[in-house]
Amino acid sequence: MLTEPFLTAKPILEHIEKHHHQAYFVGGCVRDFLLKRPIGDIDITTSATPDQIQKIFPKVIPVGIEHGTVVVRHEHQSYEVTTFRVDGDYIDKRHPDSVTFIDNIDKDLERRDFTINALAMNIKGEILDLFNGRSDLKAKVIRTVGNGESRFSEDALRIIRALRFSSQLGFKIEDSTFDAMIHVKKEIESLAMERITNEFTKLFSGSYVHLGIHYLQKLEIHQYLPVFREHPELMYNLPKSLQPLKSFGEVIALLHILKPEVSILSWMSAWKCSNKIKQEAIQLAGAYAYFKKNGLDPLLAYRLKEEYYDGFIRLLNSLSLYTIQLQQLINIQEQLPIQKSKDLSINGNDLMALFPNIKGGPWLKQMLIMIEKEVIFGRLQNTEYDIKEWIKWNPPEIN
Ligand SMILES: Nc1ccn([C@@H]2O[C@H](COP(=O)(O)OP(=O)(O)OP(=O)(O)O)[C@@H](O)[C@H]2O)c(=O)n1
Ligand SMILES: [Mg+2]
Repeated sequence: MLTEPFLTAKPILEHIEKHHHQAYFVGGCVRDFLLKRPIGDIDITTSATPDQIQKIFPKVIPVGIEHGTVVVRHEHQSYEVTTFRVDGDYIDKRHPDSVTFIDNIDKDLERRDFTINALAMNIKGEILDLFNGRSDLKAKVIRTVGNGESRFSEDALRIIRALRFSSQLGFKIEDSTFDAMIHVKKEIESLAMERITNEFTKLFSGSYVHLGIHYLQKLEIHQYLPVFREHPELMYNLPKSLQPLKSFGEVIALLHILKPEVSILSWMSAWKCSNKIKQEAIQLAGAYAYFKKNGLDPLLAYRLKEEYYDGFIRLLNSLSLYTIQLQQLINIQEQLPIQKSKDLSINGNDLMALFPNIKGGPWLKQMLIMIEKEVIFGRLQNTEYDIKEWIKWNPPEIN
């Protein structure tokens, strides 16, 4: 019997079958379903070619049509539908050189990375398990489908995927699989950095991050990764109290705190991170520096964006220096007299009007920051009158 979210996706399989093609749920969604873990994306594998899928569904996005993948939109959700295929040589180790579509699912499952990911489920909820994926799920083992060296040579990212699955699932990596990872690890160098960053994000966020890190250290791949290449100790001296870090911004903030010589910007460019990750890392590292000097105070709660509160706590706990609770931060934040600088009862124009003889300049901003700070600490009431009085005694230092 199917349950959600497979039920919502079921009509897609039905529709494909109605047109006399085979279709299955496949990969991570089946694995996670059997593990009773939250299910992420639902992937579908089919004997229908991308052309045929495009003909039978009204809304299809040809995202990776050359690899046989299209996205079918259904009930406002996206489903990756990939044609059964075997891969040719991965010439540049990033993209399969050639892809051959086939109409037999067995060979499609055989090309996949790990036994636990080579599981398929049909419309009736029956599991197709050709490589003992279920027994490996039970034994909590990550094992390649067939020859490890071949699987990892086809796509070296799978080496890092093995680490991240061990971190997410708490599974050990089977010995000959790990040996194969060691043999092929040099190929990591030729991978697109974005793909590595993506897997590392998941590696650091897994519930069993210590297991993932244990394998990462044992594998010794620092020389194939930017920044770690120059600073291997960063990889081998990660704090014992490391917690699962839910975003890569937290990871970079941590690494930067551990090794301030490497700037956040260097991490960002070497690891090809988005601007969002950059902003987050900068905020978190800034908040940490402030916290170390001043402790938990209203200005910290004010300056740190609320969306980063959780990450900040995880970062502090990972550094094991302090244990503060999220609630403490929230309590302070709720008591703040203002939430943002726009809430101040005075603005730059008001200041200019108070000092008509002084030209605009950096003093305006400095003054506003000082006023803001006084208000945040409750030393100054946020009323126009009080602020103007305060200014009289603290005029801008301009000669
Ligand atoms: N380098 C890769 C990437 C993916 N796959 C196959 O494609 C499936 C889907 O890939 P992906 O969504 O990247 O991984 P999931 O296993 O689904 O994990 P997640 O839960 O993170 O999506 C995998 O299960 C696996 O069967 C593979 O064989 N080799
Ligand atoms: Mg997936």
